[in-house]
Amino acid sequence: DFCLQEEDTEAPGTSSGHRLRQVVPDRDAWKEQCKNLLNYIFECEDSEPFRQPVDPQNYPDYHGIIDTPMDFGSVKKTLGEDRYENPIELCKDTRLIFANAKAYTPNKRSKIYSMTLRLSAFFEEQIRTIISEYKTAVKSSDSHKRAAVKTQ
Ligand SMILES: O=C(NCC(F)(F)F)N1CCN(C(=O)c2ccc(Cl)o2)CC1
Repeated sequence: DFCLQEEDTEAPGTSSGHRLRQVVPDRDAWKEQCKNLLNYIFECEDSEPFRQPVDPQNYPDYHGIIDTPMDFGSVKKTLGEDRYENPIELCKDTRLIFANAKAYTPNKRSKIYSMTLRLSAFFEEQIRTIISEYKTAVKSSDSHKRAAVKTQ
């Protein structure tokens, strides 16, 4: 026969301890999102000169001009080895790829440099959402932590 159990009359998650799983933003989602973005960039022809480090044999003056070389292969490897804590760090390294090309190029109409302009426009469009969602998730998980502490 139908009868109200005592916990049915209370708010969910009060007596039996379980709470309905609320949708909380996932603070680790950025990793897969950045992996996918990097894979897409690797498919772009514009990334060809930036998929692996510059060989000093081909550009002997490169490492005299550029203090911190960076390339998408290194970014991908760092991500895969869990050496980025967040997407902001990955964004910093990627922007270094573009800044290095701008610093090294003999002029702003060089073919290689012009490739970074399209690539960086696309990257900035995509990373904006990834970083924004990450920051929201961190805020949300912090508030969940604060709430959890209060109930103890
Ligand atoms: O040698 C490489 N990449 C290594 C690869 F060849 F294996 F891909 N680069 C050539 C020099 N680079 C420039 O940013 C640039 C701007 C203007 C001119 Cl010119 O060069 C970086 C890319």
